[in-house]
Amino acid sequence: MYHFNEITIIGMGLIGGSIGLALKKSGKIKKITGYDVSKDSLIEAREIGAIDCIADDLKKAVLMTEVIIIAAPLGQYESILKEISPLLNADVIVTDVGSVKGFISSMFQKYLPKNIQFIGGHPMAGSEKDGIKAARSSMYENAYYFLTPSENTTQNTIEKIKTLVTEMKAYPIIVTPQEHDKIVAMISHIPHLTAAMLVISLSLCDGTKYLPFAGGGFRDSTRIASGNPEMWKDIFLYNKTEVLRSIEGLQKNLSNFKYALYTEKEDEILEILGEAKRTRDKIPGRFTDYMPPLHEIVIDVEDKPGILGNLTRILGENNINIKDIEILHAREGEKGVVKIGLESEDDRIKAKEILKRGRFPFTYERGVVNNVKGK
Ligand SMILES: NC(=O)C1=CN([C@@H]2O[C@H](COP(=O)(O)OP(=O)(O)OC[C@H]3O[C@@H](n4cnc5c(N)ncnc54)[C@H](O)[C@@H]3O)[C@@H](O)[C@H]2O)C=CC1
Ligand SMILES: O=C(O)C(=O)Cc1ccc(O)cc1
Repeated sequence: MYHFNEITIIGMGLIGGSIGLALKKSGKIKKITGYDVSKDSLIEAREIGAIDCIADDLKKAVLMTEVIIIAAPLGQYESILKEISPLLNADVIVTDVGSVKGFISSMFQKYLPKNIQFIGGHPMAGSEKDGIKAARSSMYENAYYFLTPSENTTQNTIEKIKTLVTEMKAYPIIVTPQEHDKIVAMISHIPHLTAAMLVISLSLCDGTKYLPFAGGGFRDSTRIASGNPEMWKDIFLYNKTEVLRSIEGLQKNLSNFKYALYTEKEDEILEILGEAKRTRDKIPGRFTDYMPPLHEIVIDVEDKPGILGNLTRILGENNINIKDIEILHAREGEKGVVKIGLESEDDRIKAKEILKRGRFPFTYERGVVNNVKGK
């Protein structure tokens, strides 16, 4: 396995900061240099241990480094690439974390010298928050991390960056920039758009005054609408073609539902809602071969303070590592359901016994998630 000694991160915000923290935690990278237009972000990044050194300018940032990770807003790429291109060492690898890949690939091709290796990257984890203060070392644990090689990217570069991603505890997935943009339009960009539309629809009928009544459903469906508008504006514009295509699909589905409701076609309404439920229930089922299968248990818990802490502490004390956790519903005064994904069948049996015999009698088994057995 190849390990880098020195890397540089340009943009020390949520994502750049989290990558720095994750890589420092891995202990595999000797020196991480950070550059940002905000001096305060750089100082904070060094204080929390996301970087070892601050570069005062882009020139110092890209000298003597093995990998450059661009983690700045998409709208800043052009000026950054223009400035760093003449300064790069021949053996450096350039990558990034941008949420759109087709346009990045063209921009890399346009500005970087032909002998420079580059590979696009996009960690599929983040938050509606931004800035270094929201950075977390655990951000990429068990997250998918898309890598989009270009025609000129060598296998050696791909393997090296895959190792770097693995050191962040994420799962590298290789796709073309075009496939990437199609996928994220459906699973990230359209969900953001619908969340934003749900929220602003309230103002259409003077409904914002009812916001205090918003329960779990509204909150779950709209959390991402709190994301940085500047970042999302860039994402929509740079992935315009795929987002427009997905909007058409969404409009078609809405029209179908509207018609079924207007004509009171119960079967069609049921079929649409049933199909949605069947598909949603597969999450976080790992029905691809990308990730190792998880072994699930489901626990009915009282909805009261500290209950999750107790549950995870008991598993931790028994050396059982939680790979995935989902709260299926939690309403005041009622039971909540927690679904936990474990690494092995042994862990599942052990966890079930310990919890059932102890403070969580309502613990049930589920099958291996990516196996039809799972129920
Ligand atoms: N926010 C999220 O959940 C995710 C974001 N991304 C991508 O990550 C990138 C960064 O996003 P965040 O970290 O969320 O944003 P952020 O706003 O938290 O951080 C961006 C940082 O870049 C700095 N910056 C701005 N212009 C710069 C320039 N010219 N040179 C150097 N630094 C500059 C800013 O001062 C800021 O510290 C974006 O391209 C976004 O598409 C990818 C996955 C998830
Ligand atoms: O907050 C969330 O759940 C997100 O999905 C964050 C996110 C935002 C942008 C991306 O390109 C990837 C992930």
